[in-house]
Amino acid sequence: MKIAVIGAGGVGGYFGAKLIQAGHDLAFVARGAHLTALQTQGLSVEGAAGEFTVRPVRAVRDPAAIGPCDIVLFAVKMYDVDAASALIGPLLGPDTLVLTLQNGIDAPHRLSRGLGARRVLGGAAYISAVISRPGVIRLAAPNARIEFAPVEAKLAPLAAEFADAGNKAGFTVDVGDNVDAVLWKKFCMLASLSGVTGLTRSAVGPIRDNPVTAAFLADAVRECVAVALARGVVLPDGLADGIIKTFSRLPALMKSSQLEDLERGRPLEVEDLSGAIVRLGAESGVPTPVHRAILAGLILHAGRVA
Ligand SMILES: NC(=O)C1=CN([C@@H]2O[C@H](COP(=O)(O)OP(=O)(O)OC[C@H]3O[C@@H](n4cnc5c(N)ncnc54)[C@H](OP(=O)(O)O)[C@@H]3O)[C@@H](O)[C@H]2O)C=CC1
Ligand SMILES: CC(C)(CO)C(=O)C(=O)O
Repeated sequence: MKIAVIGAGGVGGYFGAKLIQAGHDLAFVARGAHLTALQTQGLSVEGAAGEFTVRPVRAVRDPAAIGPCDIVLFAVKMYDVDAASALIGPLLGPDTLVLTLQNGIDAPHRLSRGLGARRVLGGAAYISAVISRPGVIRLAAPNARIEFAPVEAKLAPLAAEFADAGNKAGFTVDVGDNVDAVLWKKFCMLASLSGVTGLTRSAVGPIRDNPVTAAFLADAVRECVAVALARGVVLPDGLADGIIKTFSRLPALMKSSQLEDLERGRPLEVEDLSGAIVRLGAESGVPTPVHRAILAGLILHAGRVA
């Protein structure tokens, strides 16, 4: 397939590297020192899934140099979604699909307003990865998965083709039929885990081992699920308990991308995570004291630049 990745970071860089390794025609739209490293040294992956390098790598600043693609993986942080959406135009052909991989719940809906819903797939990425230095992605847990669903009910042939390509390239791709269910299922886990790891400046192990922080984390999950249900999102029965159980299976040293960003002095996505839960809870009449506490504890760091 012909694929472009906008945002060659932890998420876009890892999935992009696996797709290049599998022989797809893939180009990154990147910037800064990371772009220079991709152009001169290629892209290396290290950490939990072993080490490999793809070289040469096609990486550009201007998407016009790539032209129309089958699929665009859209993997910038949430606070960059609007600015980076301006890069998509030159990558569109008549059937091109854009797969969003942000952690929040509104990126596919925001892109649909400009691109038309038929082009947009809303994805949730289950992966733990960062740019450890320019040109290098470090993976903290071995298995990576994308679950996506089309914003419009009908699944385009290219979407099914991408799912097949990902599964053959060495990560898991699952296709759902309800985009909000896909996004909120991950959001209830992620907004809670990233909020509590960020607030406590701790990896997941010590949080789940301490009864005070374990209860706070569990309450964060239940609060988010209550907001989703109040808004009519269809979620699996027992989701909150299921999420809380999955925390016990995570590597003890695993950090959220929000904690990684906090430690690096980078801007935070908290206003689209706990901030969204507080806003939507207020709209729906659901109290959100835990996410309010997380938001209050992180908001002053949200715009930090190292
Ligand atoms: N990292 C993780 O483990 C996970 C992250 N997510 C979610 O995925 C999304 C992406 O996160 P992540 O991969 O961590 O982010 P990163 O910061 O690692 O990567 C994003 C990349 O996009 C680049 N970028 C931003 N705007 C532009 C632009 N206009 N043109 C070119 N490049 C641009 C950034 O450059 P620059 O550094 O210069 O800003 C950066 O290199 C987030 O919503 C996150 O919450 C989901 C699951 C797991
Ligand atoms: C918690 C995790 C690693 C789960 O995929 C994540 O999405 C993030 O840190 O952004």
